[in-house]
Amino acid sequence: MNDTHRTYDVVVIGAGPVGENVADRTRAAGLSTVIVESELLGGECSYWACEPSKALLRPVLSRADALRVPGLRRAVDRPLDVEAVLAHRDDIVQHWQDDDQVEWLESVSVDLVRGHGRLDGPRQVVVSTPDGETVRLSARHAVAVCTGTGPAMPDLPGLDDVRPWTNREVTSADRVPGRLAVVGGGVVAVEMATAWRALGAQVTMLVRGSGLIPRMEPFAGEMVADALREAGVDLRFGASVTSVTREGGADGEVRVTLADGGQLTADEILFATGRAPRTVGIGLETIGLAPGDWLTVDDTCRVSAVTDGWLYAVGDVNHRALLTHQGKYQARIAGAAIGARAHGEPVDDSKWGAHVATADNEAVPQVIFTDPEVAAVGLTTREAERTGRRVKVVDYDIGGVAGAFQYAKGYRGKARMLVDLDRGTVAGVTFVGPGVAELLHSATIAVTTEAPVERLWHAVPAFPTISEVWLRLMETYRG
Ligand SMILES: Cc1cc2nc3c(=O)[nH]c(=O)nc-3n(C[C@H](O)[C@H](O)[C@H](O)COP(=O)(O)OP(=O)(O)OC[C@H]3O[C@@H](n4cnc5c(N)ncnc54)[C@H](O)[C@@H]3O)c2cc1C
Ligand SMILES: NC(=O)c1ccc[n+]([C@@H]2O[C@H](COP(=O)([O-])OP(=O)(O)OC[C@H]3O[C@@H](n4cnc5c(N)ncnc54)[C@H](O)[C@@H]3O)[C@@H](O)[C@H]2O)c1
Repeated sequence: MNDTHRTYDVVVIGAGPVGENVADRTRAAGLSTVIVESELLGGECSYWACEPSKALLRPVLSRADALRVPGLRRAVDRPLDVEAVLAHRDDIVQHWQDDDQVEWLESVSVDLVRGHGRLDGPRQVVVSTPDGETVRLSARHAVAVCTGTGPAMPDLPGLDDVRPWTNREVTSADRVPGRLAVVGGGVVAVEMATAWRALGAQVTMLVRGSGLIPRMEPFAGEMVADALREAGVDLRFGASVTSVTREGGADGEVRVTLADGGQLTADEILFATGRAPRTVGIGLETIGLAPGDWLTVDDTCRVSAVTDGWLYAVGDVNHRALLTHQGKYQARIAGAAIGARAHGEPVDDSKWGAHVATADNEAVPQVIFTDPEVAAVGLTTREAERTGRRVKVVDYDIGGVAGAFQYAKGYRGKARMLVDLDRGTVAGVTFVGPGVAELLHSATIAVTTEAPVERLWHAVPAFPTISEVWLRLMETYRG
């Protein structure tokens, strides 16, 4: 067994979208960088999360949009071509091969070590490679942990024997299950229920709480719930799963028992019950941290509990915002901070400074690709109440905007803007409706720049676009 030792300025563990971006930024800062990856370069997002899920949803949402356009309905009112949708998904995930990502990594001069990485004391990383070798890596300046998350599964006896679906199976399945039970009412649950229902599965959602996508404004969850029901999804609230078994061998059906004694049978069961950090088995105990915990960081993404400031945790694993775009933003910030510290340059950690991920605290955008789409940034009404921000809540029915009449017959949508009454700025925006995803960045710019609402009055939306909802929100606010 070979044991090699190399020294770099920066060692990155995990080559998901976030680790790749940290490495890119530290290289751009002139630091030698190596990245360690145990599976595929591109991470969960590229192969079993964002990319395949959106590839499945794109035809579903396009068809739903087309069905609402007079003159198109007859042309598209037929089932989706399942084979073509799954083939498109396979192309988008590059057939679960990472050759293109390897090529890109080479083009930015970042070294790659394939294998499982773990910390082994301060600034030291040990990699066990697939062919049984050990590679020891020392970092002169920083180690960045970018190991992401895996599915958080409930503690149900015998669950493994049932072969439950997680995000991996639900995004990579090569056939449509006849009956799919979905446990959870969060983002993965609503998106995947939307996709697989449209692809032909009978979908039953088992939701523990009383509403869907609970981190969003309640009207968003209500509108998505109505639409899922209209699409034929059996939506059950207050449904807690107490046991799951698979009857009659590997191909047998799944039997689910609920806390109220109710029962359900399905062909597959998806657990979309949140995420757990991949921090077990990465040597955290060798530097005095607890395996299995999220890694708490400061705004430069430096792990707060580690002395000397050499350890960074970026992306999902720090639990600031479990979103690819936000993790990549943190990566740009952390990469710049690592560079500045390594070169002895000043670190700008003032609010919105070059080396702090301020947007994580103020303006996290998210689009949920259901029909209707949900797009939100900044505060919700509940968060404003919780944090004691004085806000005016301004609502508008998007269906009343000329651009919406053009977009779809019988357009149903709602917008909410929160105006911070002390600052005179927009603190949060939520749009729900077909085609609102691309509207979100306008709201993100408004929240991030803290543009005065009085100035936004002069930002004129083009006629007839759905963006005219901004004008209506402003008019409603001004009275
Ligand atoms: C079904 C689903 C859909 C989603 N859709 C969206 C979406 O539309 N938009 C969005 O913004 N977000 C979406 N997300 C969230 C998004 O996937 C994550 O925020 C994103 O993947 C986080 O990136 P990351 O690089 O931090 O972690 P990951 O993508 O999880 O990457 C971590 C990498 O580290 C590697 N690794 C872990 N441990 C080790 C180790 N010890 N040694 C070496 N390598 C290791 C892993 O193999 C992996 O490649 C979705 C999530 C799910 C589950
Ligand atoms: N379009 C997007 O931006 C997108 C899409 C998918 C996922 N994501 C990200 O991925 C992350 C993970 O998504 P998710 O849907 O897995 O998590 P989530 O936190 O959004 O939802 C998890 C749901 O599962 C429920 N739950 C938890 N434990 C349960 C149990 N034992 N029994 C029944 N219900 C239980 C919770 O109450 C919650 O409603 C999210 O934070 C999201 O940001 C983003």
